[in-house]
Amino acid sequence: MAAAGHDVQLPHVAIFPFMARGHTVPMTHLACLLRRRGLATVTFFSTPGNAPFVRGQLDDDVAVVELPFPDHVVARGAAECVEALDSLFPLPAFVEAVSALRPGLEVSLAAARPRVGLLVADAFLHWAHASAAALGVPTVAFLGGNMFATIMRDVILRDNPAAALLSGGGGAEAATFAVPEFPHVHLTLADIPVPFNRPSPEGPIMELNAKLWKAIAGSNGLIVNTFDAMEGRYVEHWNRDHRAGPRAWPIGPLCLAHGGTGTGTGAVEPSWMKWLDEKAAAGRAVLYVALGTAMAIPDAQLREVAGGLEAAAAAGVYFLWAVRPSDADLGAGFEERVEGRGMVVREWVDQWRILQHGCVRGFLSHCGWNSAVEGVAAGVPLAAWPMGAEQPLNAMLVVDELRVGVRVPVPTAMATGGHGVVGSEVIARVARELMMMAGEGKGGGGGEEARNVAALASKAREAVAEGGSSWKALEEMVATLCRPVEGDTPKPTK
Ligand SMILES: O=c1ccn([C@@H]2O[C@H](COP(=O)(O)OP(=O)(O)O[C@H]3O[C@H](CO)[C@@H](O)[C@H](O)[C@H]3O)[C@@H](O)[C@H]2O)c(=O)[nH]1
Repeated sequence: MAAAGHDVQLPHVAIFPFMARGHTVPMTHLACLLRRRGLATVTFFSTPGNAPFVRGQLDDDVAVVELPFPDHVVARGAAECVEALDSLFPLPAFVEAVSALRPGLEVSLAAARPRVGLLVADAFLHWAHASAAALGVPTVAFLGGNMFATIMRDVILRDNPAAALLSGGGGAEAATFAVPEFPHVHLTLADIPVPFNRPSPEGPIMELNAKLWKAIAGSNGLIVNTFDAMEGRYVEHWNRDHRAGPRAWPIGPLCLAHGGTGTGTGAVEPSWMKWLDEKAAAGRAVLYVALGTAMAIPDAQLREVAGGLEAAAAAGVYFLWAVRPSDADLGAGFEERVEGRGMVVREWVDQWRILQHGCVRGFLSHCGWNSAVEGVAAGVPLAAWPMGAEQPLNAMLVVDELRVGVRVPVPTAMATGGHGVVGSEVIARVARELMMMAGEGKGGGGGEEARNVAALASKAREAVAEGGSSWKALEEMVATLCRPVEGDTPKPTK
């Protein structure tokens, strides 16, 4: 492996994302940021199957090294990214299957010239941290989530609020548990990710969780895609009082690495961009709808979303919906009926670019952490509709603490992992209320959440600008953790 052939005096940072879009996208932003700021030479690892996507996200001066799966794994037809799985239940097995890349990573790291001074590896690739450590390469872990949810996860493991809540008998679903260190935070069973919301959580997800945290604890740092004005108190708490992992480095929002221009802007404008331009020219405000890349949403729920958006459109709301999966059945004639008011896109879009479009004023989101950060960084208030994982905690941060969004009311049984759907009338109401609250522009007009998100977006830009908190954190992280290039003697390898 040879890094892009210039800047040999710079430290060499290698980046290895987990094969899920929500993990890969921010890592590609980090790679571009390190290059654009001249902080490092960067090599980005990818499987061949994910490489075209990765190359489309990266600047040309980031070297991409492909690590193919060994033949026996290919023969088993292994998926190459989380989005290819039917649901998140096989996630632990997928994570283990990906460890077949380990020998390839080790060969590549050992042969790298200049030597790799720092490996930024996703915590899901827990074995990559051990491989790098064995080669004397420091590592920094990337988890994809925020500091708030990370701390809450620790509190939940330590204090087992589920046991306390369920021992109370009736009404446990709605009862709250105050977090000792942060008394303003009240958790309910619905806020606690499955299976942590069970009194004795166990099974493959818990085993995976233990492996991830062992890797993080053994690494030299933890990158968090956040910034001081958003989560400063939680980062401070982690770095001062927590012993569950190494120092956290808040270096976000990483989407701002592209300086507000978006990624992958090709010569031909995509249809959704033209549509947004038309709406802007007509003075319309648009609601952007995207409910995540990793979780399968049942067709019945997607049809309720369609019904809700259709009703909202009839009441004057314009919307752009990036639908997953691409072949989702939204009900006969839906797209024709909303034509002109609503656009449905079934391909990969440049979400960051969409959110920055002047006419996009509201975001109905599952509150995956990247989406939440991107919404904030673009100054777009959110309607938070968590679907699983740590998303309920993200929604708490966005709605209750930062007050930059409103909540989609979800039946408690559904929020705690049970069945049920959010009805179209609820979606229509939230969509209308969000767009009314969003007001006329991104400049800070409209309701409280719209004003708050405009103010926070401006602090996000300050954080990544020269001398800002995230700007300094990234520089300090590289200087502190990265082995310098000079005097670099490679260790002998087998
Ligand atoms: O058509 C699309 C769809 C998505 N994106 C981008 O893909 C990323 C998606 O990330 P995120 O919003 O976090 O959603 P998920 O991929 O669904 O999130 C998974 O990963 C997150 C980060 O770990 C967790 O917070 C979530 O709970 C988990 O489901 C974002 O950068 C989006 O901008 C696009 O650019 N175009």
